[in-house]
Amino acid sequence: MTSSSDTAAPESVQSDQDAAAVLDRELAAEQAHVDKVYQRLDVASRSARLVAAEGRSLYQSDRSSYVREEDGTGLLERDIFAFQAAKRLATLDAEHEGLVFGRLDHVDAEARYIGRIGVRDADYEPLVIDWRAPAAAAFYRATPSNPMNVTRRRVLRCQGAKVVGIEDDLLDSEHAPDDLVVIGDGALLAALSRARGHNMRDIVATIQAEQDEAIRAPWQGFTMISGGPGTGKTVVALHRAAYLLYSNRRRFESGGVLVVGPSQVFMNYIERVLPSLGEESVTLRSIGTVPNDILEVAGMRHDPAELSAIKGSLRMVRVLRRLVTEPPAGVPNELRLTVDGVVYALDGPTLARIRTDVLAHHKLNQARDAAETALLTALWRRRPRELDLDRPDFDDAVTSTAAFHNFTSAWWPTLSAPAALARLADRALLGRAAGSQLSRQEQDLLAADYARLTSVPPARRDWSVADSALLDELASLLGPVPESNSVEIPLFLESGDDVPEVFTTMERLADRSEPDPFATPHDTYAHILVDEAQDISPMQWQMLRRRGGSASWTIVGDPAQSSWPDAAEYERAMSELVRTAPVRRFRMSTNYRSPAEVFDLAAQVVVGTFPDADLPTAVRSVGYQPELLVGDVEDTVIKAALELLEQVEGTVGVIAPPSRQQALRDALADAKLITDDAAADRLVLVTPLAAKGLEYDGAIVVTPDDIVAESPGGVRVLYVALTRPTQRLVTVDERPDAAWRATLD
Ligand SMILES: Nc1ncnc2c1ncn2[C@@H]1O[C@H](COP(=O)(O)OP(=O)(O)OP(=O)(O)O)[C@@H](O)[C@H]1O
Repeated sequence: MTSSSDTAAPESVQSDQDAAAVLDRELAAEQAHVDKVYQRLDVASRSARLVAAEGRSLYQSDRSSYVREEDGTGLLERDIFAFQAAKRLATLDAEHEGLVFGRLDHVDAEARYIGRIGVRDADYEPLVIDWRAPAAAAFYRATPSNPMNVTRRRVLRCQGAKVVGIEDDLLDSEHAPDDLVVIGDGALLAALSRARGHNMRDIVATIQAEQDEAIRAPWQGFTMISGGPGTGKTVVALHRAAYLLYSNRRRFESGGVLVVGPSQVFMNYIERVLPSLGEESVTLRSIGTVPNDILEVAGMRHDPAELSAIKGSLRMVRVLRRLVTEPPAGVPNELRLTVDGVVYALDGPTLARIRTDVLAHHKLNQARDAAETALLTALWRRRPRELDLDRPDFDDAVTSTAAFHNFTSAWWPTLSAPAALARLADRALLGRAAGSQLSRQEQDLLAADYARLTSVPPARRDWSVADSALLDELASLLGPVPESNSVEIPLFLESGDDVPEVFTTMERLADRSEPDPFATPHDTYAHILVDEAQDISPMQWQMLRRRGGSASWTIVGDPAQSSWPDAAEYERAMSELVRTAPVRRFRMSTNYRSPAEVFDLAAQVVVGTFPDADLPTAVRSVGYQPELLVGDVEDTVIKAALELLEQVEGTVGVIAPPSRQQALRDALADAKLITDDAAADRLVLVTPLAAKGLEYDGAIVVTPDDIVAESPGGVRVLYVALTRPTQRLVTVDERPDAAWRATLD
């Protein structure tokens, strides 16, 4: 769709009074159609309930109180269509704007309505076409130069079931009937100028042509969506998820679609978009919580730059592989037991060899049986010639001794991923696991970090976002902890002397759960959609890859907004992931978020350091420039915040470097600008990393030089901060000669 400035002029110009009357008439006509749609849905859902009540038991799904598809089989085929629509309507939140949002008038005078879901009347004629259907494509793609048989595109603004506004684009004046009415200044600009709240909105009524192409791209292989800040990459990706479910429901609903974003705050921000499009079956995860399908820990906190770089590097794979082969601290280094009066012993080097052999073929948590068998074989080789037992009887005799049982429990304990990672607090052990992979300084940093982390009990350990990818790697190396065998690193009880039998072999085996060696512990998905992909570390890509072995992918990012010092690492990680799969690329070129005045300033900052940054065009001018304030930081921020809250209708974001957070939090709380109920506050205080992907009507960017200095991505992270406002930008410096200002004209 184009903004009204791109469209041909309306045929007739009316007086203000006439225009008001015409608008009323058009609103009434559209209302009549919308009423018809809701009536039809009402009838369909009532008849569906009746059929279900008559014959079948009613299945209440987790998500809605509507009957399941299969319960609708008694309906006539044409009713099923409407019934499905009614069922999907139930997932649409009442808060979301209308079910019907568009209308196309064609050259042959046919009118088609476009909506969030498709609805047919009792004669199977379409009352509303699903926005994702091929027949709706012209709604997004037609332009005055290529009108695609459409004379007028109309966007309906509804509140619930009530039509409250109309915006038209005249696309083909030559073929339009003389009496065709054209109303409004264009839906896109109206949508962009509206105040922002705490949640992202869908853009289904105003998707633009280049966005539509990315949304409807084929599902196979890799779809790469790039573009500068505010170009709609996130919102396009979410609409794409809805499109894939619509166009290939069987594949993607059963296979699963995973959407991954940078932080939990971001996931909360976008979580309403898919339900507003009638889709609820997509899994949303922040990158730190991806391993939640197998681990209970969730990484929320960001490590300092240097640590994230180490933890995110693929060198950690080797370190972790060696770590899991290191015997746990305190394991016995000799097995000694007596069978039939004969003493058997395995020494330290033999035990170490057995451990290495077993781990070469098995995951630690699934190798207890293999380890026992290897021990039995080694003991069997030491039997005296005159022993009068065959192998099964010998094994039974050995495994029935308490010495053997106690030894194997202590020597081969199961190990959870968090317990394994915590072992890196041991500097000497870390040194052995790291070998030449990490420098001494890197080893010191890591060991100190894990020593601090493990100084609190396991349940209170505050794992970082980067740790969660390491934990995931470890979980995959170790295998799932068998449930009935989950005691970790027990104290060593005894080594050597035989004691009276306390366990029989049968009792022991009965106590052992058998993990399925072929089961994949991770959830897997048919499609994985990754947002802010420029920030995904190589270790995190490994973690995602495990969940998408045979998935297709949509990858969304902008290298100019990277948090990493080395943007090339993103490209390398990408080519490693993609390998030979088909790739299609889409570039979004228009910045819908930032006013032109704000983006002009942000662009000067980024190109000063990164001349190749992909700069979009900002479409909207607000008529006022960003304010660059100088003064005492807290006082100036409070003053600016009070003013902004007056000036804008929606949210205000204070984006400050980590070192300024505490002082600002206290000052803003004293001024009652932030409270304990953050969801109710219009103002939020965030770090630049936490602001990734979010937007505010007004933004105050605090001490930009500190933002650059404190972030591994430097100027690129400042660029992220400067491109968050939809209306007004204010910056606050302590001194007028702040270094970042030197890059401005
Ligand atoms: N076609 C559209 N119609 C209306 N609003 C749009 C459209 N495209 C994008 N927007 C709005 O522009 C803003 C920016 O979109 P989005 O957050 O998806 O951009 P982004 O490219 O992911 O940005 P960033 O890279 O900075 O995170 C959002 O408010 C979004 O709703």
